[in-house]
Amino acid sequence: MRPAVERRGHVAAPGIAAGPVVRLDRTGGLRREPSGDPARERADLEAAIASSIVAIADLAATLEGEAADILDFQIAMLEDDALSSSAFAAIAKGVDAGTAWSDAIQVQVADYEATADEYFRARAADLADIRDRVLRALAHDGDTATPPGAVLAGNDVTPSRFLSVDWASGGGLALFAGSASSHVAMLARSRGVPMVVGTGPIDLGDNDIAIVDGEAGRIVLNPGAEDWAAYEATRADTVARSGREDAVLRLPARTRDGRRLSVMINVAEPEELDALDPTTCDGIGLVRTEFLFHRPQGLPDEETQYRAYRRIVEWAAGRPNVLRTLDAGGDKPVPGLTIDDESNPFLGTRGIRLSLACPDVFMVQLRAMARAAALGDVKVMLPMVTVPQEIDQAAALLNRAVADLEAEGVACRRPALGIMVEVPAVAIEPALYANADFFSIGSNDLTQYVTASARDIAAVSTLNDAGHPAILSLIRRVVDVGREIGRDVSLCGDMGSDPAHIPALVGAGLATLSVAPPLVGRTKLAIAETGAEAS
Ligand SMILES: C=C(OP(=O)(O)O)C(=O)O
Repeated sequence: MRPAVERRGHVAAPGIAAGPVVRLDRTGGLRREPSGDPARERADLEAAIASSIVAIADLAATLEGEAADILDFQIAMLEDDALSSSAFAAIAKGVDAGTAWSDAIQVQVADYEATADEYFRARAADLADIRDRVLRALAHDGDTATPPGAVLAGNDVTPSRFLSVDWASGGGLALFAGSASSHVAMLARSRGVPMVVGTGPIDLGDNDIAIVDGEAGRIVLNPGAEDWAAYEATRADTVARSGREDAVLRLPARTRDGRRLSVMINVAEPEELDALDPTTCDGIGLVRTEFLFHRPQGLPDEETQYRAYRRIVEWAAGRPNVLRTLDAGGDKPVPGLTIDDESNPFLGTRGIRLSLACPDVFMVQLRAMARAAALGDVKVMLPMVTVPQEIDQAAALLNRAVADLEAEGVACRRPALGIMVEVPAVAIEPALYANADFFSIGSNDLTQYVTASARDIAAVSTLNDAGHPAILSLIRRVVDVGREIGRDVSLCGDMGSDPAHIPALVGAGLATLSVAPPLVGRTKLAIAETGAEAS
């Protein structure tokens, strides 16, 4: 066996797993002997496409929501004559079926990959995935490429590839690039599949074994005796802890010395709510409304948005909901809306800056949110606020949206209007932003701006550390000033679900943490283990 290699990355989904490595880029091995007969090559390709459609449709039938949409996109591409006809044309000229299919799809993949638009880049990965699926079918490789309990490793993974694996038997994901806020990361968290991203490239060999440590954010390739001992210890801890997490999940969060905290959830896709029991949380502390804007149909109209918000508010059944206005730009481009050629998109026209630059689009969202506010406890939150005037301008638009709706006789309510605290200027001088009704600290962005290290660049991941003392002192400052000026302060970044940071956050005086849904139990347990020493 090759020597052990350890690589640090980021936790995208907690837990620990070990298993044989399956390389995500494994198309080179999918060789099939060409027959030399164009008619046979064409027939084989048609059969491979048809069997792939059936396999994907079978999988889609077991899924709902976005997961099913991704697979429907793949079926539509496979059924699209434009794609197969260029492969058939090449076969007629003597090219073998596998090469003809790869070349035909590669043209489209390259077009999609070349765009700066994240939506289309994600579709490029889905196309590459169906390319490989058809190649596997041509080579009669079936799904044996993913044995039970395998660790999928490679640059990145598509949601469809993730969904095609039976994770019930264990296994995990180790990605050289990838992001903890990607769709696959969300799927991995909701299915309890350990996932580490941003390890940087790793040289993978045949027959490698890997440990994916989604607790510490590292992977170990070809572990030695000490690595296996550490694996067993972490596994035992994880099992024991998950029993303790289950025990506190349905209880109100309280510290050992009796301080009550609210633990709310961050929602990025309404489908996430289907499998969740609302009684396990104190409400929804952040709805990332970007999901509405990543649709092939273009920008969502008011009714589409209203229905999505209504579904969320109804799920919350009287608990609070914080709807964040569109936070596009930076790592979240929206086709047709965000600016593609900014030299540094994280410092560019993103969040509230973009919404104020596109008031027509913003008004549609504010009207839908004001209508949703008539249905329950709804607050609206602005991302990336940098100066108080942005709050005034958004408030004026919100007031106008409410006045228009009232004049039209449409049920609505003026929701409270708060802000994310994620730009250092706000965290340093929170009192200047007293025109906001509440503050929610976005520790993910605050960390990247305070440490000047992007959240999606693996090479600077050790600098992008929420544990930097400067972050905690800013959090303390925001909580203290919030108390002085009478504004509620919560925290909705990933720091809030990290047991290593929870005592310090409780000690800073935060009373509300909003976390990824699968991490509610972990957060409540860490709060329960925090005592008077954190004050
Ligand atoms: C919660 C946050 O927002 P985002 O959706 O950008 O992660 C944050 O920045 O901490």
